[in-house]
Amino acid sequence: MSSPITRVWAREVLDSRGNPTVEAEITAGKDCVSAIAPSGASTGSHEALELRDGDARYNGKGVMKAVNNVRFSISKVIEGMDVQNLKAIDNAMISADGTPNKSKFGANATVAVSLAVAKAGAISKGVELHEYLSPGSYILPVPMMNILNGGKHAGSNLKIQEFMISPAGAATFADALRMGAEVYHELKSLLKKSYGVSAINIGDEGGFAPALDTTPEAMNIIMDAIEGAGYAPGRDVYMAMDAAASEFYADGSYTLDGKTLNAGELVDFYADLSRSYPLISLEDPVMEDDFETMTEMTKKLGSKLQLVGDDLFVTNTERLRRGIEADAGNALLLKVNQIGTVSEAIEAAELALKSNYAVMVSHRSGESEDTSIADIAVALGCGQIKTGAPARGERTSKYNRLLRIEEKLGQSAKYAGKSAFAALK
Ligand SMILES: C=C(OP(=O)(O)O)C(=O)O
Ligand SMILES: [Mg+2]
Repeated sequence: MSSPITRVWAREVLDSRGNPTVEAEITAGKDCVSAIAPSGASTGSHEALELRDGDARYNGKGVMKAVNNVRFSISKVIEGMDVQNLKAIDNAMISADGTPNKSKFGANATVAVSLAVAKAGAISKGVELHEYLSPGSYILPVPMMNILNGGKHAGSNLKIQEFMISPAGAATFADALRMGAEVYHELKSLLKKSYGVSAINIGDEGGFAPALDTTPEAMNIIMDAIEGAGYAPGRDVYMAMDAAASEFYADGSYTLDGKTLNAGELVDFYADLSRSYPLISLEDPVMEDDFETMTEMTKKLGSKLQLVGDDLFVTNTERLRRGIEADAGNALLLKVNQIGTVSEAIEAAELALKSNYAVMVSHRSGESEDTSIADIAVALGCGQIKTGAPARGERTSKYNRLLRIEEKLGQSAKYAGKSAFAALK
């Protein structure tokens, strides 16, 4: 039974960094459903545009223009459409925007609306969001938990942005989350013991942000934390990184750990790390436009290391297709707000999966209580999600949502575990 959208509204709310963001609200039938746009800090330059006001409010970070675009422009386009027809609604927004990067409405406007429409469609059908997005078999993803923050998400000299743990050896999602939390607490006490109380200050994604200087220092203490919590690195718990390398790249070279490296030397640096640590996944190892080095690196390391394109692919099928044709990387990071609608993000995921690329669904460093990405990861069955540390509400909201989904699925719940990385040797 069709259920027309009767009202589209939006407001400015705060994200986890205290910056304003867009909350959209969709009314269809008796239900009124909202969703909140996330926001990145180390954004790729090819992402869809996040519209900010540039005036004095919130130091120029206001989003009232995007909010008003939802209230007075997008509403005119989609009111009256069937809330269960997500693709048609997304397409209507895309064509009314008419720009290649959503710069008319703002991707923060379109993504909030698209997520709210998806949720409202599920509610109008009386099903959960993951069931609504996919009728298939549901897989609980391996949580890639960012427990030590560097780069733009912290204030230290550490250039690598995210040091993650991946409890792929767990039997269930609930076990994986508990194991991750145990390692997180062990890391907290080790950091405090080794570097003092300031080392347990936290970064944007809830991981610790100690004043460490080098990558191996961070990796070593995480290894100690995994073992200290009683787990075997490389069997129970693996390591993963997001280098976000565009952030330490300038004029043809990369500056990290007190060294200046060219692209080839940087690849050697990563190869050494992957020999010394149980590293399973590495995101944005090189700057966002260097498809060539990504191809070489995939040839060299891609059989044992998942190489993920975030700023490289920006959840954009055109850039992903270019990567697939060049064998650049072997995994897509999926961020719905990078492209601006749920339908386009799902299209990117489908292209990746059918091309034997893995998919990791991802939060942004600026987040909210919105849990949509947990359901999207389960619906895609891609087996991986990164949504920060196992601490802080805007991150645990997603992990806790996954706990509830797993419990509700009962016997039919499947945890991806090591099969998420089955393509690796
Ligand atoms: C989550 C990330 O950070 P941001 O949201 O700042 O881009 C990332 O780079 O993967
Ligand atoms: Mg990234």
